[in-house]
Amino acid sequence: MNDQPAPDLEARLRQIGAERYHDKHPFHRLLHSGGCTPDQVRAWVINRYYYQSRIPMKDAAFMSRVEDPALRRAWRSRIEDHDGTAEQEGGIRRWLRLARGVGLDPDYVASTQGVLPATRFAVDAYVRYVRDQPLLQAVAASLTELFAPAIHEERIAGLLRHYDFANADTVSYFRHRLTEAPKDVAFGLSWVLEHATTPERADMAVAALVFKMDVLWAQLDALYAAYVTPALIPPGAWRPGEGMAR
Ligand SMILES: O=C(O)c1cc(C(=O)O)c2c(n1)C(=O)C(=O)c1cc(C(=O)O)[nH]c1-2
Repeated sequence: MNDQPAPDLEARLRQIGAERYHDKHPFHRLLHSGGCTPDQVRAWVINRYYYQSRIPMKDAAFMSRVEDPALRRAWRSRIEDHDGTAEQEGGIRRWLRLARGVGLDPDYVASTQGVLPATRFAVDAYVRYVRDQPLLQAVAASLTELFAPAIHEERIAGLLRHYDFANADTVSYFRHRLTEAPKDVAFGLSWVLEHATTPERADMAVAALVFKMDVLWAQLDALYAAYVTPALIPPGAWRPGEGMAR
């Protein structure tokens, strides 16, 4: 191939994170600084579970389109990280331990009943995007994870400092992501830089990352509107008191 990667693409991708990553969202600021009520934390755990639960489905959708065995091999640990293996618990189980820790019934959370409609729309849009768009965009959309270790560090510290439910067990999901995400994103970033070989393809990668930033931001807008600004909980979505552990 004679085309060269756009030299400034990595800097452009990082700039998008600096401007748009969801660490800047008011809901996360509230959560990490101890400002959430127990019910607001529960609403976050319920809605974020929906994102969690769809990540391995989107990775399976991605892999179903990949013809290169080497790329599939590099990608498949993402599914195991969430679903676990015969020997090892995965992220979904860890998230449900967090659910139990905040007083929710894990079966209720896993049912995804009570998830906000806008959470579903945003997350489902991500799964569809990865299923339908060119592979370059599908990989570039995962690069929000470039910025995830910093937010996971901030969250672990903030939760442990401010909330009684937080302990090594309930924050273990995030501790595992500190090692899982950097390995995934190092691969994803180098793949995107290698394959964004024209200015047009670089623009496609940038657009994919912006799309994914919007997917993350929209989920928090939905949470904020329903559970922080009071009384905007849509019909059928979780209401405080429902789905609690016995
Ligand atoms: O807590 C977070 O802020 C956060 C953000 C992201 C992200 O940036 O997309 C992911 C995760 N966590 C995460 O835990 C995770 O497994 C994950 C997978 C992906 C992806 O797009 O494939 N993003 C993220």
